[in-house]
Amino acid sequence: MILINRFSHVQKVENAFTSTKVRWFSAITNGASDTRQSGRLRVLVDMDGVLADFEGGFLKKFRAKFPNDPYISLEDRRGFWVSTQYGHLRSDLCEKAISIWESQNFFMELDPLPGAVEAVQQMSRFQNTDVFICTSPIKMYKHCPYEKYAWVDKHLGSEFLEQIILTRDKTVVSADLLIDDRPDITGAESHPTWEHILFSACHNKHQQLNHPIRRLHSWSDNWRALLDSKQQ
Ligand SMILES: O=c1ccn([C@@H]2O[C@H](COP(=O)(O)O)[C@@H](O)[C@H]2O)c(=O)[nH]1
Ligand SMILES: [Mg+2]
Repeated sequence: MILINRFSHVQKVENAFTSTKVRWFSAITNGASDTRQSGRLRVLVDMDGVLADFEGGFLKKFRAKFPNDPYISLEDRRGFWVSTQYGHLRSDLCEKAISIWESQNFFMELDPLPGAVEAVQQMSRFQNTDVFICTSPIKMYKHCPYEKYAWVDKHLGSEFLEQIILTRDKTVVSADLLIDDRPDITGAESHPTWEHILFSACHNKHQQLNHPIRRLHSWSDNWRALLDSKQQ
């Protein structure tokens, strides 16, 4: 009898855990209706190429570390993957490019893009609006995740540390808008809840997209109108 009671207790705990997990999971994956039902707008803002000047920081450090190697100016950048374009320029340059963002202090020392910090701070003060920084860390995790947090603390303040989402799959995060410079954002969820706003960057500004997508050309562009267009 005691054994049976103990077993049923364990079962109850396991069942409670499972149902909590299911609720938590569905809150993450089916959030579109949740965010709209709550009357709040949820905005995800990417970090590299949107808040932090990844391309500029990369080029400066690449040229300093490999002064005798060819490089690609920001004018000539094409395609999201820096490493791919450098690999096409000369095969050994792919690994050399990767070594730059795998180095200590690379992410920490990126400059904010013009107007980015001010825009995110203003956005986060809007009524009924929740802003999250949604960013993909590199797999070499020795420095990058720590430095992304440190960057947010330094430029946006410690209160923003609550608003960071580190994920390599943004499709499973629920929101109304995702402002991101990567043109092809795919993942486990084939129908993400957010509308992707393409943030213009040196690598995507010439790109013709074959699906309808709105752009934000810079932080001087009308990001307020984009948010307004999603308000009920
Ligand atoms: O050639 C490249 C260029 C960038 N990366 C890394 O990809 C992510 C991009 O993150 P987003 O959240 O989509 O901005 C970033 O960690 C870059 O370091 C890369 O691996 N290779
Ligand atoms: Mg990016």
